[in-house]
Parts: sequence; C-alpha cells; structure tokens
Amino acid sequence: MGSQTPSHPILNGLNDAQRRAVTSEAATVAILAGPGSGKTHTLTARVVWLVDHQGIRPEDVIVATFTVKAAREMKERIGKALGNGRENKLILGTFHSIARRYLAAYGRHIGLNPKFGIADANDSSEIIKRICKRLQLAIDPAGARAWISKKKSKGNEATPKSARQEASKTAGLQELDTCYHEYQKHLEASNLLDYDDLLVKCVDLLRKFPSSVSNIQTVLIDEYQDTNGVQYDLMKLFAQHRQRITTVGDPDQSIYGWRSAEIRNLWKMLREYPQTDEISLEENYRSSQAILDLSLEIIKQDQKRYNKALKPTHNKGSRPVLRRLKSASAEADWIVSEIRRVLVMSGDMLTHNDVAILLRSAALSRHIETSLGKAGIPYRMVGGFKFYERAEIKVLIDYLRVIHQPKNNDALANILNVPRRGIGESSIKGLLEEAETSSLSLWDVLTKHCRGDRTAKTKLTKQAEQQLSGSLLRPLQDIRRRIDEANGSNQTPFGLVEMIEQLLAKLNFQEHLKKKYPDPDDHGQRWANVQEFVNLAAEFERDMRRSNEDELPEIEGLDQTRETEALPRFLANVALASDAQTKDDEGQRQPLVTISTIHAAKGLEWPIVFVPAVYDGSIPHTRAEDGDEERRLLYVAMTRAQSLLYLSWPLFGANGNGERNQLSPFIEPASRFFMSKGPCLDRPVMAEIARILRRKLPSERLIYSSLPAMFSPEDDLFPVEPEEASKVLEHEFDRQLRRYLEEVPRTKRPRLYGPLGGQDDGEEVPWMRHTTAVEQVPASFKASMPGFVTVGAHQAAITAANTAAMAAQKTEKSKPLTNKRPSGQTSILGFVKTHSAPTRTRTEPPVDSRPSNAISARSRFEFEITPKAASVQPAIDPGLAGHKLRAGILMSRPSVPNDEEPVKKKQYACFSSSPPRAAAMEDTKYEGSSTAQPDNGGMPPPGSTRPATCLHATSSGIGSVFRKPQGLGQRTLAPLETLRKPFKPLSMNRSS
Ligand SMILES: Nc1ncnc2c1ncn2[C@@H]1O[C@H](COP(=O)(O)OP(=O)(O)OP(=O)(O)O)[C@@H](O)[C@H]1O
Repeated sequence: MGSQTPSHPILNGLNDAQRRAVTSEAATVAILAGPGSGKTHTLTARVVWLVDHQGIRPEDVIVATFTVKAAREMKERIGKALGNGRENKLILGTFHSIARRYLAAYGRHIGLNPKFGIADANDSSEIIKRICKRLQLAIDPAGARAWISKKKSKGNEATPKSARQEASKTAGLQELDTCYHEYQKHLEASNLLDYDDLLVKCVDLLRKFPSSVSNIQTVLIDEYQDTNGVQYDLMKLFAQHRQRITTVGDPDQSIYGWRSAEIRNLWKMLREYPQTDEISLEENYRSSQAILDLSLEIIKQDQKRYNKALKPTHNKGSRPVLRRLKSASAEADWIVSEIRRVLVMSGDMLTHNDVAILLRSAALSRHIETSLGKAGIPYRMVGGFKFYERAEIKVLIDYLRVIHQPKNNDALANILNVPRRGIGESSIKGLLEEAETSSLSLWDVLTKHCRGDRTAKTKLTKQAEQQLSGSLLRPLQDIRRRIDEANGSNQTPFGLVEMIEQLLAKLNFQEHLKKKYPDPDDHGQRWANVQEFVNLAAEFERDMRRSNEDELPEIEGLDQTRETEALPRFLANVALASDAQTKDDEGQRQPLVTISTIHAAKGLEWPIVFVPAVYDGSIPHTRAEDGDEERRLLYVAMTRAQSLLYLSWPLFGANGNGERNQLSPFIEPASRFFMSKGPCLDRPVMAEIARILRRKLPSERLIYSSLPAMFSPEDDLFPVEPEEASKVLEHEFDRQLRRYLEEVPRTKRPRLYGPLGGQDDGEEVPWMRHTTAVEQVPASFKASMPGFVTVGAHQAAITAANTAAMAAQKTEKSKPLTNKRPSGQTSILGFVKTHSAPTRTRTEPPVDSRPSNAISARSRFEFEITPKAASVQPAIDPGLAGHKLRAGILMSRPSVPNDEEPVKKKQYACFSSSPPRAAAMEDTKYEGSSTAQPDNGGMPPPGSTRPATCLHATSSGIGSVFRKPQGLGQRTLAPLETLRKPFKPLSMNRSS
C-alpha cells in the first residue's frame, strides 16, 4: 500500500478514512459505516480514482447499486468528476439491469433466446394465480410467489435435497414445487424471465462462459448489506478474473430480508477474501447530534448487531419529537400544521422539498394525503403507484410488449378488452385456460377464433371476433411487419415514437380515454400522461442514439448479440425502473413534500423528516417476521433526517374511536429522550438548522414581519395529552380544526402518481400534475390558523419576538460571546454502544442521581416534559410561548444545592450553561444552544428540579450515555476484527 496519499481533486474535502478508502490499493476493500457517513460519496470517489488515477478503462468497471435512482445519481456525480461522457462507458446499474445486459449480449451461450422479455411482479402474480386455479392447488398464490422467489435468490446456498428429503415433503411443499415447475414452464414458453431469473441466468452464463467478463478489472457494490445469495454469487463472478472488489454497506440498514437479503454476506466476503482492507467511516455528515444520539439509542437495542462508532460532525440541534395524537386523522392534521409552522418560521430558507413523510407501509398514506390535499400542500409520492403503473400507461406498455412478443399471454390478456371489444372477464379467463391446456399461445388461440375455427372451446360472439381481428390482431401485425421490414432491409429502424403514435391512432386511444373516464379533468390528465409517455420514448431513443450506454464493451474474439431494436430495450428499461420516478417528477419546479415508504427512502436525506404511526403493529408491523429488521427500518427512517425529526402516533385506531394503540416497543424505552411537542423555532434553533444545511437564514425581522396574523409560532394547536383533553375542549378543537381545513378551497390534490395503496389500492384517483401550489392558497387561509391561542396571546407573542429580535441585533453588535470549553472538560463526540436495552421492557422513570448542581438548565423549548408532569403543569406558561430569550449574557444559573453528592467534575463532557447568542453561534453546540451535559446516565433532568429562572439552553439528550470504549482510543479506523472472529451472530432468524 502506498505510504503517501497522492493528490487528486476528487480527494479534496474527504476525511482521512474516506481518503484511505478511495485510494486503497488492496484488491478487496470493505467499507463499513453508519448512515450519513459518506459511503456512497466515497464509492463514487473511488470509481473516479480508479479510472482517472489508476487508469482503468471505464468500460472495464462494474458498479452495482441497489436502486435505479441511486444508479442515476451516482452516474451523474461520476460524470461531473470524470468529464468527457466517460461515465456512460461504465457498466453501472442495478444488479438486474447489469444482468440483463449480459444476458442480451451473451445469453445464447446458455440457450437463451436473445429476444426474451421481462415478467414484472404483476405478471408473475397473475401467472401463479392462474396455475393455482388451473391445477386446483391449495396454496396461497402470493405465498407461493414469495417462496419461489426466495428459492431462486438463495444462489448457490440452496443445497440440493436428498432423495429421502424429497420423499418426505409435505403435501403443501409438493404443491409449491409443482407450482414452481409450472411457473417456470410458462415463462420459458413465453420467452420471459422474471426478476429473479435475470440474476440466476446471469450466474449460469458467467459460470459457463466466463470470457464474457474477461475484461472486468474491478467491481464495486453499493448498499452491500442488502445483497442476497445470488447477488453475492454474481459479484464474485463479475470479478472472477481480477478478484478486485469494493463493497460499501451498513448492517444496521439491512432492510430487505424479505427479499432474501443476507447480512451474513459481509462476513462471507471477509472469510472468502481474507486480505480484504476493512475501513470504517465514523463521521456522520448528515444529521444533528441529537438525531444521531436517539437513532443509535434505538438501534443499539439489538444486542446481536455489530457495533460501530458514529461521530456527529454537526452540533446538538433540536431534540427529536415524539407526538401523541388522538387519531390518525388528527396525526395527519398535526403533521400538516407542523410543516406549515416550520416553513413559515424559516422565512424562505426551507421549502416543501425539504420535508419527507416516511411510512412503514404504503397504506398509511390515506389520512396524510387527505390532510395535505385539504391544506393545499403539494406532494409527490415515492414507492407507490408509479408513472408506469398508471392504468393508461400500463395498457400502452402491454400493447408494446405484445408487439415485441406476441406470445406474451399475460400482456395480451390485459389488452384483449381495452378499448372495449365485447369480451368479458370470464371469456378472457376461458381463452387463457384454453391456451394453457392446448399448449398454444393466446395469440394463436385468438387467430384460430378469428379464422372462424369452430373447434375453439371458448365461445365468442361474431362481433367480438371481428373486433379482435380488426382492432387488435391486424394493427399489431402491421406494426410488427413494419419493424421486421425495417430491420431486414437495413433501413432506418421503425422509430419507437412513430410506433406508439401509430398505435394510439389505430386504437383511437384518446376517444377511449374520454369514454372510460367521462370527467374532463380526469381524461385530460390521463391523455397528458400518454403524451408524457411519448416524450419519454423520444428521450430514450435520443439517449440510445447518443451514447448506446446499454451495450457492453467489445471483447476481442467474442461475438456479442447487438440489440439494434429500441423496443426491447425500452421495455426492459420500463420493467427495471420500478423504483425510479420519471424525470418529470424529479424535474418539478414546484417544491413538493415527499411521501415515501421507508424502504424507498433508503440512501436519501431531507432536512425535516416525519415518521408517523410509530405504534406496535405498525412498526414493528404485525406481519413482520423479523423484529430486528423492523427496528433497522425505523433506524433507516430516523437517520434520513438532517435537522428536525418528528415521530408520531395516534392513540386510538379508526378515527379515534377504535382500540387503543401502544407505542412501538422500539421507542418506548427511549421515549423520555424525545420532546413531547415540536421545538420552539426561535433564532438559535433556526440558525442551527441553517448551519447543518449550509443555508442562509433570513433576518429575524424579515421572518417575523411576514408571519401571518394569528399565526401560532408554537406547536400548540393539538393537545399534548390527547387522552386527557376534556371532551368539550376536544369537540371545540375538532370543530375549529375542521373549519380551518374546510376554509381551504378544495383544489385538486397535486398528487403525482396516485395513492400509495391501502384502501385506494387499484382505484385510481384523477391525477393532476401541475396543480395546487401553496401560492395558490388564498390569503384568507394563511391568515386563519386556528387553535387555542387567543388573538391577544399571539399579538403578545409576536411583539415579544420582535422585541427580542431587536435586542439580539443590538447585542450582536456590542459584545460577541464565546463558548470556550472549560479546561479539563472533554467533548462527547463518539458514541459507541456500551449496553443494550431489552426491546420490550418499559423503563421506569429515572431516579435523579445526578449531583443537583450539575443539572444543566435547559432551554424552555427543550425542557423535558414527562407525560404526567405535562398534564399537570405545563413547562411553559402559554402566555410566554412566544417570548424570546434576551440575547447577550444571561443571568447566571442559580445553583441547586445538593448536600448528598459532591460534584463529579470528570463526568462533564462540557458544561456550559450560558448559551452564547448570535455572534457566538458559529462555534457553539446546542440543543437550543449549548454543548453537552453532565453524565447523568443519559437521563434528562426531571422537571421538578429545574431551576425556575434558567430559561437559557444548555444541553440534554443522550449523548452522554455513550462512552468512548477504551479500545477505540485515538484510532480513526476501527478494525472490523469482530467480523472475522467469531462473528457476532447477526439477526438471521428469518425463516428460509
Ligand atoms: N467528507 C465529507 N465532507 C462533507 N460532507 C460529506 C462528506 N462525506 C459525505 N458528506 C455528505 O454527507 C451526506 C451523506 O453522504 P452519503 O449519502 O454518501 O452517506 P451514506 O453513508 O451513503 O448514507 P446512508 O447509508 O444513510 O445512505 C451527503 O450529503 C454527503 O454530501
């Protein structure tokens, strides 16, 4: 290994560990690190380094990412650093898309028809359902599909069964086997590969025909913790000639066990490649210290996990919020009010783009969508209905699939009666069954019908037969003929766009939409989607002509099948783009709140994150098999947040009248570390947010002058203790809230791609692309925030805020403050697990064992309100809610004598109770505004001991729970020895 790190622009701004990872000369490198530590950033830099500095040709590098979106982003970043379009030569994409490229180029070596199509998840489900029905199998089709997929994704881990094992199979297992074989037979007959097949067949190809990857110099894998058995095999096979592999991953973020991801793959790699250079990245660049502390507090409950250090690079910031609401709809309304509050209080520093609402399951989106819609807040959906899943787009894709592969029974069945041709559901089923039992394709069965062959079993009316022939078979044949003629005669290929336009004309598609969706808005939007689809096709063709990036590099002496036709590549792109939104979505000029499933949020970050429905049954989900994976899911959600993190849960199900929910057992033990309502968004808090995001905070004067009248600057529209709020009050509250929401005109919801699912599954709601912007909301709305705070109180709050702002400005000019840490006090930065908390035990309220004069006075905003205390005595007098702290030197903290225990100085990480204001903020850490807190076992000081005059912020939170382990010492790069010898058993209790 080189002793001196050479310089290269890509290394600028990286920390030592990242530099080491980027420039490592070891053949295999494993980068293991926590969230936000720059794993993807580092991997991207390593690709650039290998190409630009080490001189590896980009076409000899494979980079596998977990999602299409990640691939796109990585390519963009690499492109910027490499220049000259060299990024297009990399073999970069998801495992599936890379596998598809190899199969298309060399698949014939394993007997694959290169014109294969891809059966998407929907196709697979439909095929399996039909097999179960036809063979009267008593198995659940969805379960069978999962079983088949799991079996395929095991890779070479799936050990062959002995004859005895085979014989002792239960009836259920035998039926699953039968279903599996029938399913494979069907796919082969239709020349289709499902997602798992793409990987399995590629493994087969690379084993039997290794020269297809003889050029590959190095392989890099992102999100390694989520690779499954077959992906592990693929990784090794890609790298079989040079054995150069770099992986980045975080076992704590392994959330795809249900897709057979193996977090054991990490250990496997270290065992199989013992010379691996192991590198940990320990600095977190994403989140505030408070967010990191709490996230770690939750993940460390998993006693089996591999423990990593994660140091914040940001200050303490605001403590995360855990909010209880009465019902799911109140929860949604609260989220909306909090989004508005934060955005208003930030001036224009934050926009809707900075907010994400992350859901454990898509079905939870219903209330949130409703509330956002009513408030006129535009949002985008991720991880739910996608552009390509819209009914009008899906049907066009099915038409194209049939043009490409007339024997694709499923695609053909989907379009038989679209537009209407007088063929009912039962006839379609009959025709499909007829095709399957007679071993003919559906296309052939239809052709027989249309030729008037009376031997056909399914009876169709004469009119239906005419329709089928005239408006389905013949037009599709015409288009197919044109493609073949163009291919055969070396003419310009029949363009994709021309093909789609011809199809639309022959089907009279616009008329069909008008008839099917009579609402003019509805069919208008759907027609706009269709046009967008044509644009996408045009863009695809343009890209294909420009870079041909899907092609694999030439290898001397090897003959590749060249895909000249755009159609199959376009279709493969669509089938594999399941997690990517269209460019249209991303390029939205209007800022949008993101609603996403947690799974789809992996690898992303937002300044403000809401995680609703954190109750037992939602997370962990009732149907989840692996509790540890559920906890990791929560950890992934929490660590997406940069500055503000909100968790919430409804006390009762079914609109507040159903069964009482219980807080998630993952959160319960840590619940005391949260604030019970949103933070006071005063100047220091906003300044800290600005600093984390590296943005400029508008002046206080500007922010306050643009506050809407009657705007409540506090999170006080919803009771903190919903179960104890009086019925009368609740009724009044609900009434006011309803009125407030109803005052907002019912503009069309700006949903982009339809609901995430849940009750609305399958039912599509009219789609509006460029509709409601917050600007369109009338001023009356902005000026009518309701709540319990009186006009007088608000005015007082605003006046107080303005006074404080002016005072702050004066002080800034006069005397800057510093926040030097007293000598002898250390900063708590690293937090490493020292003990694990049992998952489901409720922790007793802490006994305050700290020396009382070590109790840091904390900000009134951050002051811990235990549920009981909160209901009895609010921590802040509502009348003071809007008051600002006097800037400048605050009065000294009163001492709270405690005769029993002496002060233990060394317990202090840094104890600065006087928060510096404004000018001193630059080097101040605060939760509110201070640096650290006494080692009090991580417990927040109980309300009763809070000195009454201490309104200024010092620290709290849980940072002090964590002690730097002695072994860690000064070393930046913690060795991963524990992974090698005896590897701590990771959570592998998933049933296989
Ligand atoms: N050395 C650095 N200096 C400043 N910012 C950095 C540095 N390294 C990474 N970052 C920033 O930190 C954030 C997180 O980086 P990245 O997404 O690569 O982390 P990650 O480890 O892949 O996260 P996760 O595992 O949670 O997806 C990004 O905004 C990135 O730009």
